[in-house]
Amino acid sequence: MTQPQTFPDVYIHDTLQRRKVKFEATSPGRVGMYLCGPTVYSDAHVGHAKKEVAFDVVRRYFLHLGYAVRYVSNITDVGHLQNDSDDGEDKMLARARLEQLQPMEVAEKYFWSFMDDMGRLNVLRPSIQPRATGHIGEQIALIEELISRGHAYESAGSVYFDVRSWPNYGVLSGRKLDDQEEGTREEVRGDKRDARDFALWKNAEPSHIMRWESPWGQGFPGWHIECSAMSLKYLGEGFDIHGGGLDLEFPHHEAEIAQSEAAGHPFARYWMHNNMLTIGGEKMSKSKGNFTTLSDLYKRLDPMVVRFLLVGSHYRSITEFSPEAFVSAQNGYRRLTEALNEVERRLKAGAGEENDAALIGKVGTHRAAFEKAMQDDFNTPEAVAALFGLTRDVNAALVGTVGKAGLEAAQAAYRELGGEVLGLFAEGQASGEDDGQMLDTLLELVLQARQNYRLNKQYAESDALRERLAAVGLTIEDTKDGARWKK
Ligand SMILES: Nc1ncnc2c1ncn2[C@@H]1O[C@H](COP(=O)(O)OP(=O)(O)OP(=O)(O)O)[C@@H](O)[C@H]1O
Ligand SMILES: [Zn+2]
Repeated sequence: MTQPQTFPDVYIHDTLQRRKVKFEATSPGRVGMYLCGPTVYSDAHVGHAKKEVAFDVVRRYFLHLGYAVRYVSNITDVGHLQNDSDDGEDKMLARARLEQLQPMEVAEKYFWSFMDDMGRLNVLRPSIQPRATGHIGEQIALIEELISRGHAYESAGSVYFDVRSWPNYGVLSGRKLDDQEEGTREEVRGDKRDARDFALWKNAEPSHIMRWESPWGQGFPGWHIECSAMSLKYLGEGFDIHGGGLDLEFPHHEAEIAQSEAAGHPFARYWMHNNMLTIGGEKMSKSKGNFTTLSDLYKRLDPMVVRFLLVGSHYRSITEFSPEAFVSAQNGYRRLTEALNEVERRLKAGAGEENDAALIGKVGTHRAAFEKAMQDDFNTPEAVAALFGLTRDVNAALVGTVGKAGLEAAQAAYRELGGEVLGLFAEGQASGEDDGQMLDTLLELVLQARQNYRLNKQYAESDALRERLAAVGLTIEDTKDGARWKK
């Protein structure tokens, strides 16, 4: 009989319960995650990268533990209005006007630039990446359920969620309806019954070109409803983890919970929020204009250094974006990759049998520290500290003689923990592959030079080249097909 697979305990800081709780998967061995994705109307900035990397690491860690993960992250291409609430122009339309493009051209352009930027950061592609405009039917169906249960009402071709009908509204953010009334008393505008009611569907003005048929006339969905409709469609009721930026906790996530549960669909069981990337202490944001796009940053910095900087602070901590932080990330990243490269170079060169028990023991200790950190609410700074601990011991061992077993243990730790879990070594990077290729090219050139000497009968120069290569362990063999080198 096969034993059911067991998984180590993972503790998650759940925003809903406001504490760390033990993660229990809804179906054994499987994790369903939903992450609020980008509104694709402009280039991604470093703040977006903090969020994407934070949840990519969560996903990668579950994969590392042996879970099957379904990772759904949406693309908002309609309904996100400029002031994040229920009025202002649609962000997509405003951009379309500015760039003289169709809204769907804007969506396409910035969707792909987002994918490229995140790909270079080694963020895994979502299992499903649903677009709001592709799920209008699902959103309308959910709104109809809300109306029939008395939690939403139609008014002048728009539909609003009735917050007064749902006492649980505020459960995530801890905001009480009456406090909100005090704090945000505003005129009840136009067609809403209460200023805090939020739009599920908006009637389209004649000039609004993104419009769909609905039971309430032509219009477009509100921003919040897409995430409920699409997460429930692809992950099912009571799915495991919902993530997003802390700035989305209210009203976006509060609205997602209310409209899903009021429609009779139990929603996400754990809520995770990443903190903000700041610049001069202020949130980096498109609307504030204080942003650096990833594509600009990559002109100056290796994307892996950007990723290293991001995992160097905890997802629930603020990350300050500063030149000093990048210099230190660059140095730290180099320390790891240099050690890994040296380990892999020696393995390639062919290491023998040695007594590596001490090094292997230390690698085990650092591995355990890494796992412990990750199981404690994905504590990546401590996990990185474990990799530095590993590097210290590996470097000390590399000064002497290390055998194959010791090198392989170190390599596996770097590749699995730094590479697969933290995503720090993109393909071909720090693998020694690049170095290997460069070495091949250089040796080709050297062989050619030697061949030229021989053709010119400059045998002394040709022999000198061979001797210098021999001194670093590279032998030139003259075969009938020409010269070859071997290590
Ligand atoms: N500085 C930041 N740090 C961390 N996460 C961020 C940051 N800025 C945006 N995000 C996250 O990225 C996602 C998309 O955000 P959004 O498109 O609203 O970006 P934005 O720059 O804040 O735009 P705007 O200023 O127009 O609201 C959200 O989940 C949000 O929490
Ligand atoms: Zn969302």
